[in-house]
Amino acid sequence: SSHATEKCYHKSLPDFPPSGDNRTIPWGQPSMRLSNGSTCCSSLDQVRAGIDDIDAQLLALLSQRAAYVREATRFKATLDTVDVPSRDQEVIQGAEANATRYHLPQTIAREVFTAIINASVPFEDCVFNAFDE
Ligand SMILES: C=C(O[C@@H]1C=C(C(=O)O)C=C[C@H]1O)C(=O)O
Repeated sequence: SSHATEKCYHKSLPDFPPSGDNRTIPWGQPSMRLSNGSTCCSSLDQVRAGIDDIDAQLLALLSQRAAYVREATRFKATLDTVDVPSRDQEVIQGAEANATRYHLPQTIAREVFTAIINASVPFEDCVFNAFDE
């Protein structure tokens, strides 16, 4: 790609010499296209309002995902078989592999899905242990 920041979207981030820049802000040009057709952003407050809105959507989606994880527990006979490492790797590697088509940095996909799995397995252990006839 021609855009300079594209190198930050691949699974291995490039090595740069540490920047000693002290820039006049805002530098560069707003480069984010919103769904209403306008270009974002013109202040850090505007950026953070957008992030807060996305984070609320992420919480709602993570709640739905956790409900599926809780259901999955019903199909596990023993605590030892709650964690399925092969499936964990499939989820994490799948997220990294599909990141590019969403223009999501592969580093973010990998680290976030690793965190989701690392939180979901103990949650599922808890669900297994909490069950009483
Ligand atoms: C949900 C499951 O249980 C566990 C949790 C997973 C997840 O959060 O995606 C994946 C595999 C298992 O370690 C499953 O077996 O699919």
